[in-house]
Amino acid sequence: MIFIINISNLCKRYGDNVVLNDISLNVDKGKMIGILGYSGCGKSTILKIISNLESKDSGNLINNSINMGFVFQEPRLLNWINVFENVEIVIRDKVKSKSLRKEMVDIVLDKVELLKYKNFMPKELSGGMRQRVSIARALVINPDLLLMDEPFSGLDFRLRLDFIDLINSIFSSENITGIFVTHDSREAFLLCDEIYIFGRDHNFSKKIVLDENKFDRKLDSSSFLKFDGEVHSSYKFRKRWCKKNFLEV
Ligand SMILES: Nc1ncnc2c1ncn2[C@@H]1O[C@H](COP(=O)(O)OP(=O)(O)OP(=O)(O)O)[C@@H](O)[C@H]1O
Repeated sequence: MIFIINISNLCKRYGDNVVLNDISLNVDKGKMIGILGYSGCGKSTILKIISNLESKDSGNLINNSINMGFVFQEPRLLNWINVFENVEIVIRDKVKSKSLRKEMVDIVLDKVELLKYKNFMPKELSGGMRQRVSIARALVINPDLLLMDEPFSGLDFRLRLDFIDLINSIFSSENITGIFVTHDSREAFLLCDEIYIFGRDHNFSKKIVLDENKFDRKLDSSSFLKFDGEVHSSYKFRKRWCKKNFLEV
């Protein structure tokens, strides 16, 4: 299996605050890797180091990705330009042809189901729509690695499920590798192939590999919603995993 990211013995501290202590992580091509942990454990710091926004103190990082897309906790849109322009601006320097840019932006806006809102200004959108624009901004560069830092925070449960469906469908149709950071084990279990869980010693206490054969990426979130009755088999499977591994769901 070809890896996109390989991290070994990574350490990071801010002054006396040890944030990452001897972290090792491998991300194989085509996989969605989850990093699950409590607030402040260092999840975002790992993503920042991978994307060169932050330096490491020691350890090795091999990054074989060509194009990295980043989805942040908050949408970070430019409020003075419309939806189309917010996405187009990401590729303005790289793609000289205006008609090609338009084609590329329309394709990603269609993927995130926002094509008919392309002329709307950010303030005219709901929180969920703004977050979908930020996913389109990450996708428009055709990333081979998508880094997502708690992308669903601030969205209600129903919207989170819609987003999980959306990300799963993008991942099942495209050759992308992903790293998904969250403190919500349900999100991690519904999206990821492998989950690294942070312990209290600033290191991963557990790695869970989910059984691919039982993982149905094309989840139907409405069946997932029938929480107490009949639930989706893949969710049932994952819930068993959560219980076995003493995780809250
Ligand atoms: N630039 C910085 N300078 C000093 N300390 C920092 C800096 N960035 C992060 N930290 C500290 O590093 C620790 C880990 O932060 P990080 O943002 O990686 O956590 P997190 O797991 O992503 O948290 P959350 O889930 O709340 O977003 C925290 O204690 C934080 O205060």
